[in-house]
Amino acid sequence: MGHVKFHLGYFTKFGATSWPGDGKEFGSNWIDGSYHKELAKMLEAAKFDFVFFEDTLIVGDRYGGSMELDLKNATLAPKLDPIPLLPVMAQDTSHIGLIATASTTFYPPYLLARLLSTVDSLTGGRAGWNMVTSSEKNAALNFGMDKLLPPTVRYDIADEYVDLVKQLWDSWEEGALVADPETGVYVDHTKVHTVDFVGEHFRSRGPLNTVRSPQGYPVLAQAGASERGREFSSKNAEVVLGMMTGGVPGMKAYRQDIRDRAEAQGRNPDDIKVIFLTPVNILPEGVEKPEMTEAEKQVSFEHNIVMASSSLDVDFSQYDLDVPVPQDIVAGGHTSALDYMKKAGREEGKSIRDLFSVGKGASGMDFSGTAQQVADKMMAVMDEVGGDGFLIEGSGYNRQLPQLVDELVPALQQAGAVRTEYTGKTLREILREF
Ligand SMILES: Cc1cc2nc3c(=O)[nH]c(=O)nc-3n(C[C@H](O)[C@H](O)[C@H](O)COP(=O)(O)O)c2cc1C
Repeated sequence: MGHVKFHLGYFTKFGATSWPGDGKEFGSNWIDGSYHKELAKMLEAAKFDFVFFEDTLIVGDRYGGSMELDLKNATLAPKLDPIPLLPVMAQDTSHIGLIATASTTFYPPYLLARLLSTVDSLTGGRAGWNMVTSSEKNAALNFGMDKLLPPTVRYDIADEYVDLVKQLWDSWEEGALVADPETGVYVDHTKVHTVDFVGEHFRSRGPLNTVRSPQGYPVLAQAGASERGREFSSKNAEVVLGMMTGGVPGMKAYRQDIRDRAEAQGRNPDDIKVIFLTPVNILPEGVEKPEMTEAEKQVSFEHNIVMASSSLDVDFSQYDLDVPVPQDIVAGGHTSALDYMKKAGREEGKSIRDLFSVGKGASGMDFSGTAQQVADKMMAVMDEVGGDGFLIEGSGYNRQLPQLVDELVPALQQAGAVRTEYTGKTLREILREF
């Protein structure tokens, strides 16, 4: 039986992805971009659709009011801006897509539209933008705000923001750049227009002062599972990231919901790819997944509690970490994640430490085993869900790269589940191949 054909992305950050380590491993040399240049070549050779960079704008100190755990483990910081890295990664590659995160809450829309148009030109039409509204209070403080606005308001603003940046990208029609030596005209001024945008939150006259980029717009990506987040992504996004915590039924329902909402907005649901974030753990034949050591559990605990304290806006140091999750914790940030934690405390007696001592990027689905076993599991899940692919958790998993590109991907290719070549040239074309 044939398998559903699906897309592969690689999830990472412009940060220290091989820490903790000995400082000499692949990935240690990241600050000058050399690691990511190599990474792009490796992933392109394996025919990945895209590399995806998450990003945040803070040094985390929400846990106990100290930056120590964040900086010690290189969890949220240090992180360099991924947008200038994309053209660097494009230099020695020709097809792999390059998606970076930027926040609608902090970037002025005109500047971001111009920057992403520039990057789309520099990468030959391979750029993508992960549209986030940001969830950390510290980020607000960095931009002179006392706090973030409520999530639904941030999404309302983001909707208007996306409307504006699209108009700015369209302010240059296709074919405006003529460079005609006969007439002496470089740009046909009748094909460049002001946008005269007047919204509730933004105003911009336009046009952009760039040229129209190869894709016109970068590919738009988004993750956000709340009701308002889904409305936003089904209206605007072409790549929607999902979590696998609900297992196959949850994944299937999430994808169908996004597709239904997109259709209701007059879009072709096949133009949206729902891609699920997952770690993989590829082991030699006959080797069981090793139990985490106490030291590994401690690293995971420190990593996860720094991440969660910032994104949920809770100082977990105020609570007893070793009793069932207290039911009176109040979050400034994502409430659904906190509800999940409280439920695990109530129903399973889990403590905060239990919940945070699991591996980085644990997803609820166990993709571990030999490359062939992992490939079989991934294909079985996709066959059931119906598409559209996996975003393989790369940060902290550099040690898995050789097995990933030399064993797992070939096993998927052999079964006809993932691409063996690129037909399209731009990222949008590549995503729409199937
Ligand atoms: C796979 C994935 C990647 C994400 N990457 C980022 C990121 O790089 N930066 C960021 O600020 N938020 C990121 N987020 C958070 C989302 O943008 C969003 O704020 C969050 O999922 C909560 O959305 P919701 O309230 O609609 O559920 C990511 C979420 C997921 C699931």
